[in-house]
Amino acid sequence: MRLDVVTIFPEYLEPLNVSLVGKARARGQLDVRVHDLRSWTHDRHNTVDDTPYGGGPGMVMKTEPWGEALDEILTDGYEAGAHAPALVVPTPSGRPFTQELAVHLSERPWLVFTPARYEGIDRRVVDEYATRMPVYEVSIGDYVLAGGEAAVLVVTEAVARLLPGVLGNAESHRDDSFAPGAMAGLLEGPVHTKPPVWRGRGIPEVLLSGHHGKIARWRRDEALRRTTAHRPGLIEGSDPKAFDKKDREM
Ligand SMILES: Nc1ncccc1[N+](=O)[O-]
Repeated sequence: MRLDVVTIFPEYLEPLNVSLVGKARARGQLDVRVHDLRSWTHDRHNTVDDTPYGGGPGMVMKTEPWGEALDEILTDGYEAGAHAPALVVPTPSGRPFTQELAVHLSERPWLVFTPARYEGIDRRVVDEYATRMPVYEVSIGDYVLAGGEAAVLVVTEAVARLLPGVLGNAESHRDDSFAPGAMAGLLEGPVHTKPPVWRGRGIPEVLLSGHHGKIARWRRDEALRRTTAHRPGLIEGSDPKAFDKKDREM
């Protein structure tokens, strides 16, 4: 998988050189390219933003630098058909980023991230590229960050760990919270490891029973209990709409 990130803070993406993503890059499983948007500005101040039409606070990122950057990145020969790119636009006004969407994105050969600073990117940039490829406008949460770079780190990690061979034990993401399948839509229950007693606290008996059926049932009950306590909406189905493959254009 290839990931391109266009940003005015390339150094913010340094964490993509370490840990899980860093190792996947070193192994050649991920081809991550971080680009400085200001490379596509031509004025003395490397201007990337301007005041919003219609007035209002803050600044809006301008179309031209994004257009030049994306045109250059998307036509560098990698797009040999088999590598259809998709745009991932982190924004608080996007569709909630969920595990289903992470799974869907992990199946794509090429993601181009456009994290924005300020009040966001001129709408015409998304409109322009939505005519050529799937555009996923995603939100990592109902709060406002200073820019989308932290969201790129979040989405990249959630996607990279699903790539074959990236996680040591392929099974380990089967039981993740939200993982499709038996635990779909449920939060993970509590976990324990040695020592068997710690500050007078022991381990739930069932976990020491060796009875796999009982253990699986206990784990599911605990997941249901935790989900009911923390995210009742997931049980009633009123929580973020699960990503549906047909919703390509978002
Ligand atoms: N929440 C956000 N705030 C700013 C930029 C992007 C964001 N997001 O969720 O992707």
